[in-house]
Amino acid sequence: MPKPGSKEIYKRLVKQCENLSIPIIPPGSNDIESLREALLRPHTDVILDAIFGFSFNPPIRAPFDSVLPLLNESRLPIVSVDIPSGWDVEKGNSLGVGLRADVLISLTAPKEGVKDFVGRHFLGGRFVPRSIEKKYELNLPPYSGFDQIVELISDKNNSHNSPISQDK
Ligand SMILES: NC(=O)C1=CN([C@@H]2O[C@H](COP(=O)(O)OP(=O)(O)OC[C@H]3O[C@@H](n4cnc5c(N)ncnc54)[C@H](O)[C@@H]3O)[C@@H](O)[C@H]2O)[C@@H](O)CC1
Repeated sequence: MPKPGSKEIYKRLVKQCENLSIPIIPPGSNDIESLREALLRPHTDVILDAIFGFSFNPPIRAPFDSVLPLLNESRLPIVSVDIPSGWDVEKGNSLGVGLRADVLISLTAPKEGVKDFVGRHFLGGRFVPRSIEKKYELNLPPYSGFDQIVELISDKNNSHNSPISQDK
């Protein structure tokens, strides 16, 4: 938590983390060594990235401009939620400053900017009404049984992997 969120929900989430003994980076630890030590703890298996999402606009401001390279430098697998942090929601990682995600979990529909994402790609958010899906031509894939997540096939010609742009 190099920069604490201002919303009430963050206070409650911090409380939950404390109750569950989940370590938190204290706000203000913004020098590189403190960040490195806090972010890349020994025995870390995977990085779950939900720093920025569809509302992100480049450039990346401090302190996150130091955080993303540290995560990229680690050899740990990165799982990103909705869009890898630092990617432009429409232009993708054209500036090359975004996270190198190994796995992407798109929410509701893949965003325009992840068209060139290479890696395992899942979709979650099985609640889009048919009328909305049709209106915006989302071409969402069928979910199996009661599943809340579906893996998208990376074949770019596959209609299931249809992206959605920010204005939709
Ligand atoms: N909360 C949700 O349910 C969802 C959030 N999503 C996205 O996920 C991200 C995080 O969600 P939160 O609810 O935590 O959003 P918040 O707006 O609470 O937190 C985003 C944080 O990023 C910082 N930030 C934004 N642009 C920046 C930039 N260019 N450089 C440096 N810092 C920047 C803001 O100052 C803020 O501290 C947002 O981009 C949001 O749009 C979506 O992708 C998916 C659904």
